Amino acid sequence: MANDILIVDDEADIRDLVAGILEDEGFTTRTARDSDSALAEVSNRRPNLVFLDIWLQGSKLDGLQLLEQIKREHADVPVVMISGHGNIETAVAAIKRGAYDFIEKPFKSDRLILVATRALETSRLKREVKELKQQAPIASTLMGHSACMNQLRQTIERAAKANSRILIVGPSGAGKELAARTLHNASGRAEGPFVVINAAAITPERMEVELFGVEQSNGEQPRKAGALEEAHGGTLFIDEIGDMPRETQNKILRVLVDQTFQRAGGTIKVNVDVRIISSTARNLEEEIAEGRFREDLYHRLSVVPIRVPPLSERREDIPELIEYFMDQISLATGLPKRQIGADAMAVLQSHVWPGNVRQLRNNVERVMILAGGGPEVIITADMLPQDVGSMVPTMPTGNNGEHIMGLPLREAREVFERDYLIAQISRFSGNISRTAEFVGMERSALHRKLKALGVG
Ligand SMILES: Nc1ncnc2c1ncn2[C@@H]1O[C@H](COP(=O)(O)OP(=O)(O)OP(=O)(O)O)[C@@H](O)[C@H]1O
Repeated sequence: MANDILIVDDEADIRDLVAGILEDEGFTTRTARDSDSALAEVSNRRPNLVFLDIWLQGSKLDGLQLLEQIKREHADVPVVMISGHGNIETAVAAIKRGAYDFIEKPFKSDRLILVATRALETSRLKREVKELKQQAPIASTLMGHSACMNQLRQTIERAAKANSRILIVGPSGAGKELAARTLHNASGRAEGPFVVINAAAITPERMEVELFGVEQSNGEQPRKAGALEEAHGGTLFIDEIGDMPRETQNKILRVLVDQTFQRAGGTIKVNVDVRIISSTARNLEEEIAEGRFREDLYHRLSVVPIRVPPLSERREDIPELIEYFMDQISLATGLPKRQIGADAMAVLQSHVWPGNVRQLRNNVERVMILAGGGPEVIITADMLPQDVGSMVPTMPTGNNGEHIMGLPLREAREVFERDYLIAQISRFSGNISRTAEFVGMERSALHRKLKALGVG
């Protein structure tokens, strides 16, 4: 994505010269001759970098005043001052007020390009650090090598290159946001921002302000840049899009049609280049049928639909995920890693995990905190949190809800065998050969047993 540079100078020659040099280097440029037109350009779309003449003659605000105004609204946009010979002191004053650097007229093109490249790089790094801090608790690698995860990774890889809008569906905690980040990182926008907005966590009243920002009463500057503006050149991830109020759905549809929008209370059109990835745990077709979600918006958002399967459809990923979370948690907290015994692993792989990967991670953390000792400790099934163990049929009930202890031995054994084998088969994703190997039976004997028990 080409970086967008605004050049503000009252001298047309300088504007053209700077723009020409930078465009030859592949940057996109815009120019302004005075403070009014510069502020109009900034509010049309936030630039990545501003070159600003210190004098700016014949303008309402001089360079320093304009610098302050830009910094007030967009503290993170780097500004490089263009100073004439002999006003170095003013240039230094500008740096104290937040300018990134200055170049002195007459300048060589090499110096101009170097300053621009460095300013943009610094600003990119600052943004990355900010994003990393925000995502600190979120893992950045999509783990798991089950067939469905391999396929998901392949779909992400292909969809990433295609710049099209993506709708990610899947249950809560399954990894939809992580999939979206992976997609962004694999796309041509990886250098740009990844901005997250959660439609379920924001009140309908705040939604528009968060998405579109707010304009000042003079209509020139955003009082607050919205998520769409912040995501310019990158990706906007709208989590839980199914919870977006109808009113905002209408407005976001307009953004998707012409990539422009108006800030709350605003009059001017803001132009952005943003890829939208949205996600939902809801069934949007049902929401549409109930009249809660716009069908046309659904089709626009879901150019490429991606499904993140629940953890219960990829139980074979569980050992790898556990190992990964142990490493991560150990690194973050200093807690020692532990070994997971075969019985505990069987329980963990058989559990239903309604909260999916997030719940698994929380449980791994809980076990690491509660288990005493060091890395030599082996976690057994009875050391697992109660709610994990209790959903596994270690003490099963009969089909009609009767406890196993209320049955004669032969029936109790049958109930136990059936529940035990169903749990093992589900743990190995229905693979009979692997189940047979684990439970210590011949494949054909297992088949016969299952038939006899009425499991099929
Ligand atoms: N395949 C995976 N590999 C490693 N970590 C994962 C994986 N999937 C999910 N996680 C981790 O699980 C947690 C939940 O994932 P994420 O927030 O992406 O889920 P989500 O589907 O967006 O959830 P919600 O719908 O509740 O917003 C995060 O900490 C994430 O890093």
